[in-house]
Amino acid sequence: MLLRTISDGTAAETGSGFFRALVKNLSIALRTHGAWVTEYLEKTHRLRSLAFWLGDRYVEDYEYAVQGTPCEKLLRDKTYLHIPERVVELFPEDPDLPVIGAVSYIGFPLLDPDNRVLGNLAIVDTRPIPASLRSLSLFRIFAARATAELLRLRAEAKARLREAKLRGVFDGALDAIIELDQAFAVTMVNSAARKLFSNDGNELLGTSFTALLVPPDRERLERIVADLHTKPPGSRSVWIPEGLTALCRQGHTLRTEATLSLIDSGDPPSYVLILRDINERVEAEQAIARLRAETTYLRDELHLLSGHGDIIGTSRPVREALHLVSEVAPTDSTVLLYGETGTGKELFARAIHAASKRRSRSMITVNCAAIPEALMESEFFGHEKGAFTGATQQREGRFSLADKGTIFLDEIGELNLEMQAKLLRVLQEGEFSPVGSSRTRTVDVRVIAATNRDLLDRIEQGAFRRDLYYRLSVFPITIPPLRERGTDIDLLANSFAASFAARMGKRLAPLSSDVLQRLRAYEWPGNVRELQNVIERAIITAQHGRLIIDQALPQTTGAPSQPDRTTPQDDTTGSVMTIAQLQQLERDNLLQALHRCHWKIAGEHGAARLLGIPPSTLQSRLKALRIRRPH
Ligand SMILES: Nc1ncnc2c1ncn2[C@@H]1O[C@H](COP(=O)(O)OP(=O)(O)OP(=O)(O)O)[C@@H](O)[C@H]1O
Repeated sequence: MLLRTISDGTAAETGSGFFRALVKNLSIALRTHGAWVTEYLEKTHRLRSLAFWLGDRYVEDYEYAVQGTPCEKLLRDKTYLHIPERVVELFPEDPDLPVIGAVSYIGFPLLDPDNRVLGNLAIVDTRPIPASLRSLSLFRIFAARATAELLRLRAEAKARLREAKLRGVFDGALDAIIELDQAFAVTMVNSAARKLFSNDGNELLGTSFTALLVPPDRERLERIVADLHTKPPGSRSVWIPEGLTALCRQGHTLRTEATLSLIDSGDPPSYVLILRDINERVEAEQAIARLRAETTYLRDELHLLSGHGDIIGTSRPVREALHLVSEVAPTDSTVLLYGETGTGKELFARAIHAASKRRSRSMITVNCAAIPEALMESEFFGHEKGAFTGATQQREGRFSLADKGTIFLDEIGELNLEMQAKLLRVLQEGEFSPVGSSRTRTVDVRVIAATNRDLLDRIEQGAFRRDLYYRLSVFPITIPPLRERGTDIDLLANSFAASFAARMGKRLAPLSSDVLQRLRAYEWPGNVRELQNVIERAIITAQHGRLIIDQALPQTTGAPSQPDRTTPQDDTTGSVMTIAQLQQLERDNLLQALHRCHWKIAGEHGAARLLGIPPSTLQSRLKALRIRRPH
């Protein structure tokens, strides 16, 4: 009956509830004055009560030194202790026994499986307790039960501590750690994962992780998981070096390096995915590559730019064109510049870029007529390493270089139909794929195109796409030819003369009205560039600060005249060639080099190498001499 009373009284309890019920029921059932269960604190050699029943109530927070008490003997002997009477006399150093009015004592040590003391279970009474087998066996039973509960509590505390430590490591990790169930639903995330997905975590829990990936990576992950299951237990972990691209809020994508592990010790098994954000690293690498390519490009362009000052001209057609420039520049609209060769289309394109909000970024020029067809796509869109023979390095294309800036597509009318289709895609969707890559790249580029051809004519001939034409001619501006600019010729000629003279260190009188008259009378098929060349030649041959304009002006209004090769060059008399003859000689020489190199300009077998000049210099000479590849 006693056993049942105590058992029933404690059955429903665990932890401190159990200990309280135990001491109370034990004390009541055995009709003793008090009962307590304690935990031994080894460091301080004290006992702390887990529950203490005395008289008719609990004593809270009771702790006492072991020394001098009956419990000391109990702990030392590791066996039960029965003091039937006169306990105060036997343990005079125990301060509490007289206070309680104790006469007798029974205690049982609580021992763990290794026989180490965990605490004790004891009763005291104000009357003698005779030896009774019955209460001893009862005691033994409940001491064992108290021991089990104490051990359970300690294991629980240890597990809690370990979990807290793991949580600390889990949440303190810089990498995002995500636990997934068998169906790949998220079951747990650490704070780095919440940060990575800019999510408070609750929304992530239960969602399918594959839905958080870009579609190509979903299938890839499935293959990786299938592969993981074929690995032997103990090495079911894979590093995914090419990473996974996750979809975040607001449609942002996030590139990560990933490690996936299969945890098959649990039932059911689960996965742990560790992700490291490499967006910043990839972006920095791309920025470095872009800046490096931009630097090389700008270095090549530098000398071409040196001649570009402000647009000179006050004539009505120039003012009208400049007015249109000021209107369109601040917008992001595509501009199509029409104008004969050498009218200053590139200069106008630069003026538009310089007055636009993109001016802090580069304007990248592509001369569609000067790039060999085979290299055109790579030049426009870049290529991956190994995309074709000779592609030993990954290379950024002009469109990537122009990202957030402007691209100037000069001589757009010369673009072949295949490239026209690719260009159309960039204009329509803002994206392209580098040669040899399946990934699309997105760019934000403002396009300015220029042509000296009648594009509608080209459309009729089937050489130009109508849809591309309409995409390009959003805002057309016609640059007037020099012959329509009236007195602009005087302004331009004087400005060019002054700058050439300064560059050559010559002193020069202002251009005479006679010279200006002659210049105005000329037809200028090559427009401003030709005027520039004429003035440059005239400055070279200037005598006593005066220009000899007749010698500098081409003899006919077409292509420069053929030099008279029959005239013998008499070295001894020191006879000289005319500038026109010299120019023709240069033309012939360049053409010969180009033929020999199959019109390849740059590179090992290019004409520039053959001529011993940089490719950019050759390009500008070809432009100046109006040499084009025959169709
Ligand atoms: N209004 C101008 N004021 C000053 N210089 C000018 C002007 N127009 C053209 N130039 C100069 O004439 C030269 C030719 O100009 P640019 O290269 O811009 O012409 P283009 O129309 O693009 O030629 P192409 O059709 O051959 O590509 C450049 O050196 C440029 O600086």
